[in-house]
Amino acid sequence: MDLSELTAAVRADLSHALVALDFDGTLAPIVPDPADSRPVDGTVGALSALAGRGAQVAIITGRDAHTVLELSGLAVVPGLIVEGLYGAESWRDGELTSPPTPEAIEQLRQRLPGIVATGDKNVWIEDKRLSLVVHGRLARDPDAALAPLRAPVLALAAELGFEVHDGRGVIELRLPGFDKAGALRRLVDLVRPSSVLFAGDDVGDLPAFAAVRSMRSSGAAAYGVGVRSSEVPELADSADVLVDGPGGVLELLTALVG
Ligand SMILES: O=P(O)(O)OC[C@H]1O[C@H](O[C@H]2O[C@H](CO)[C@@H](O)[C@H](O)[C@H]2O)[C@H](O)[C@@H](O)[C@@H]1O
Repeated sequence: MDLSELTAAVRADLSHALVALDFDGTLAPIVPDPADSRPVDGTVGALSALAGRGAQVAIITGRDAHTVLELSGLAVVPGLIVEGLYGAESWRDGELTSPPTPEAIEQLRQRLPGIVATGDKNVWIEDKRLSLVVHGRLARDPDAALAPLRAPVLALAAELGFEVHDGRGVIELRLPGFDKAGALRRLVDLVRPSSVLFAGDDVGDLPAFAAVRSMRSSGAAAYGVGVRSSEVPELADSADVLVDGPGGVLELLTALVG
């Protein structure tokens, strides 16, 4: 399948399409400080136009929903749904549905800095309220800076009941039992779309690409768009088409509106 075939397939019944998109690396370029993430210019307009044509637009992100809305300005997109923290929370029509705060998060907040402090000073912790992320992108070699932390992080996470997942220059300590496949499937159950387009760039998006493949093998019109990156080469085998950067995603979104 190439990009024009995929575009035509979704455009064929755009008013019943589900367009579900990752945020960092997909709508917003990867930057050293997550607080600086912004979608490329034109993204809010393109997604609003898609929603105006009847498509259901959704963001499925590892960020918490409020942070992604603040950074992106996407709350103005009509009918937008945000699945935050890998689907642990959901935002719609200004209402956030969120799981209870895990009791162990306070212990994690107290003990994780002790592990991180033993390594590179450029490694730091992002607090996402219900989960924490160890960031290595500011280090000269992010993978090398994170490598010695992996075993103690895994041990602490196992003790406190969190899951550990790698990401682009990060180690995530997540609430257990959530991933982007589950989030995408819940959206499909809710929206009952005639076609599904999912776009992502990171290791955490791979379960959603697998869900897309599984939906298609069951006969659904489901398509995966990967954002090419040397950091996640396995994306090439998971997505139906690859595009270059958030700019490439925006071109696709613009082409969908026509
Ligand atoms: O599912 P996403 O919307 O892609 O969120 C996944 C993680 O994204 C953020 O980290 C990534 O983007 C940062 C800003 O560009 C970058 O500095 C970092 O190296 C990337 O891994 C975010 O900070 C995490 O909390 C998200 O889980």
